[in-house]
Amino acid sequence: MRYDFKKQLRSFGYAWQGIRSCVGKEQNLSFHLIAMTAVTLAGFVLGITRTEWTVVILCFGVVIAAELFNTAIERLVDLVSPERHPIAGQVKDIAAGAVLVCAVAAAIIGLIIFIPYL
Ligand SMILES: Nc1ncnc2c1ncn2[C@@H]1O[C@H](COP(=O)(O)OP(=O)(O)OP(=O)(O)O)[C@@H](O)[C@H]1O
Repeated sequence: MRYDFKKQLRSFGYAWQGIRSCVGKEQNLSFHLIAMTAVTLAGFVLGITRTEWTVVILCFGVVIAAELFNTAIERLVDLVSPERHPIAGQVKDIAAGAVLVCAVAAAIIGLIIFIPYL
């Protein structure tokens, strides 16, 4: 198969559209973005190391990706099961649980990195 650069660019465009369709509409995503802005500012003010930035950025990526997966699952559930169903509810709750696990882990890592500076 030949590598199609234009198709690749289009795929990035669709991915970007997917992200934009969530920003400002998902309350949890907005919360994470605000928290990340605060952590980034704190990182600059406190002068965390390059290795610490690497870990912080990895945490940002994991939490945002988890939130996007969760939103995609929520929307898919709403599409296939607009009526209430216990399994539909469980699917949403499990996906939300996965985000919570990532967010709590990121928060603990943040405390481990930032507390020594304070
Ligand atoms: N189709 C469904 N069947 C059963 N339970 C559901 C369903 N959709 C949502 N739930 C339950 O409600 C919780 C909140 O879901 P969600 O955030 O999608 O809001 P909602 O109840 O669908 O209402 P809204 O979309 O108006 O906020 C889910 O975590 C789940 O426990």
